[in-house]
Amino acid sequence: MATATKTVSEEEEEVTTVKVNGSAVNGVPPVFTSSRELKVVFVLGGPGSGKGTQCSKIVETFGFVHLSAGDLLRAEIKSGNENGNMIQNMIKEGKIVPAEVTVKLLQKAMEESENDKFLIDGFPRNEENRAIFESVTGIEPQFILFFDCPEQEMERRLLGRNQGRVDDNIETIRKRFKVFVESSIPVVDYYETSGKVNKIDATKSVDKVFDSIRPLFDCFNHVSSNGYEEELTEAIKQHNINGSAVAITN
Ligand SMILES: Nc1ncnc2c1ncn2[C@@H]1O[C@H](COP(=O)(O)OP(=O)(O)OP(=O)(O)O)[C@@H](O)[C@H]1O
Ligand SMILES: O=c1ccn([C@@H]2O[C@H](COP(=O)(O)O)[C@@H](O)[C@H]2O)c(=O)[nH]1
Repeated sequence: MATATKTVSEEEEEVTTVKVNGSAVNGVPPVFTSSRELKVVFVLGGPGSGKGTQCSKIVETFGFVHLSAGDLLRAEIKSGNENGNMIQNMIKEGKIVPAEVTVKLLQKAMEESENDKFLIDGFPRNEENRAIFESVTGIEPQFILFFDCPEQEMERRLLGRNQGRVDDNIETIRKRFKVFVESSIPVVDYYETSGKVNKIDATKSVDKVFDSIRPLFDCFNHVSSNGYEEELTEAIKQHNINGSAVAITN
């Protein structure tokens, strides 16, 4: 009689050869147990630029799952996990937590979700984050949303946020700005070379910012006969023609 039990070699094969989006990195298959075609958008921008606020609106309108790397790390502290103290200290200092920790949390959240569309907010924070995420998951982002906002405005927003965060004080905020310019902007520059960055003027009102983002996500809801990829490429082209071609200034 046939049984549902897998042999060890079958299980090994499943874990090591099932690939997200079908790509091996440097000849090493991604270690990811999902065979779904996952669509990921990275949401980047300085601290307080409004990433989380807009992610909530995108979730409501376009059915994405919002994965905030910062929220996952804060949940890890609360869970009493052995890494909790290390993470807490890094966040207090505005430093970037080692990539393996954050990538593992993101990977677990994606695997546990039944959705296939994810907004990854506040990640990758540096080149190490980017490289390890890509090699572990095999996922290339559909595009990058980059929230452009002057430090003065971000500082004003963070000091008014009132969520009791240990890093929303002026001393840590200044450190977070420095880390953002030195480590996170290079990631945006990297994706700019492949035309994946969509710069958003984040100084406008919440609704106006959302209006400028909306066309980039429409293709995920209604796929034309050309297919969603062509529709997305056209939306990105239009976004850039409308005056938002990326020119990152520090
Ligand atoms: N367009 C906007 N205009 C004015 N205030 C805003 C705007 N967008 C967000 N805010 C406010 O600014 C604060 C920071 O916003 P939010 O938490 O979305 O930023 P974030 O980029 O996710 O920050 P962090 O990276 O620190 O998590 C919040 O209090 C939010 O209500
Ligand atoms: O990928 C990440 C994301 C976040 N961190 C740390 O968390 C804080 C807060 O992040 P928010 O995105 O503002 O919620 C950040 O300053 C880092 O210390 C991280 O290390 N890696």
